Amino acid sequence: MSVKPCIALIAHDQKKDDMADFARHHQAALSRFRIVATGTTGGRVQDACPELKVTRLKSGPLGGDQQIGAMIATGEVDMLIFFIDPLSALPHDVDVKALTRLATVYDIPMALNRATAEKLIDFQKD
Ligand SMILES: O=C(CO)COP(=O)(O)O
Repeated sequence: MSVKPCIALIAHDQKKDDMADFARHHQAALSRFRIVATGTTGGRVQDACPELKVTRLKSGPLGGDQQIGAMIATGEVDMLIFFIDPLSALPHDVDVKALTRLATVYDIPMALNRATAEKLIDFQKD
């Protein structure tokens, strides 16, 4: 049995509706991945798409971003979709920066907004 590639899904609070909508629209493409997500985002994706299996890690401010960063460093994440909110101050901003830094270091495809995510997920459709 072939192992599915892994996609990490994260959205800041102001972007969670957008992430739930994105997941609903791209359920078929997402089903080809093993899905991991930060805690609250994962709950929203799971509610939006009950047929998908979503592994929920800790909430972002409690270490979820760092958990996903560690998974990137160990080669367990193949793609990152992270709807960031550039208009709100976050207590865990350093964790967000560390995560996007690691995704860059390990050169994994990373979308930080929906427009880019739509392009990335389109590649998964054929
Ligand atoms: O804060 C986050 C990413 O920085 C997201 O965490 P939640 O999905 O738990 O809200």
